[in-house]
Amino acid sequence: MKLQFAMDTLSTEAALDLAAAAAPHVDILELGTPLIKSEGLSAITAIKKAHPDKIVFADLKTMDAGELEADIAFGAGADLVTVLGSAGDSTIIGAVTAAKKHGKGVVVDLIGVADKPARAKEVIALGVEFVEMHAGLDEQAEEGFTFATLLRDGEASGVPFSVAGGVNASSIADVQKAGAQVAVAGSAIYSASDVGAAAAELRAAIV
Ligand SMILES: O=C([C@H](O)CO)[C@H](O)[C@H](O)COP(=O)(O)O
Repeated sequence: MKLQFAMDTLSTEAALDLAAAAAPHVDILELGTPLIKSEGLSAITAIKKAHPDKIVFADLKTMDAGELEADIAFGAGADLVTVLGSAGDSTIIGAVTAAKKHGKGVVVDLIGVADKPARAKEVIALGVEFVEMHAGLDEQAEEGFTFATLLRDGEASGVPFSVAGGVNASSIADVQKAGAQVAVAGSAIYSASDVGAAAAELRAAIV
């Protein structure tokens, strides 16, 4: 299972610092949606330039203009981009078209999708690399949120998936047991006093 570090910070400078500390322990460096909205595509270029050996993941959360948005992010240096699972199939197909042109990939983020396993099967058939079983920061704060649902949905989907939404050192082993290809951790790493040590702890929990 790969480890993805979601950098939900607002400046390229802060992201470069976080990435430098965590990079030795992670496989995928994710530019969070707030970072891309704050800094634009130049943040993607800066992270790829600093870490050409890492998979750079641009969390665009595209909802429309799939081909155009994916094309400009791949052009800026992204290896993977996200499109929302609630977007229309034509948007997802557009992003996959851009990915093929650049030799890169698309991940479908199932945030807010009610029946995640069913939509996961549909979008994998459209040519995306994997789906993200995702509970966003707002959903995690809602009363009654349970992380276990994401793992159940991943297992039920029968397709390649990642898990995002509060992954930490205590839960990452369960993510692996559920069969995820990728565990995504944001605040468990970037909120730690020692970012490198937090990333190393997550890496050590993966067997
Ligand atoms: O994708 C995310 C969210 O929508 C804000 O951009 C987070 O990066 C994702 O949820 C992982 O972060 P944590 O939940 O803090 O691990």
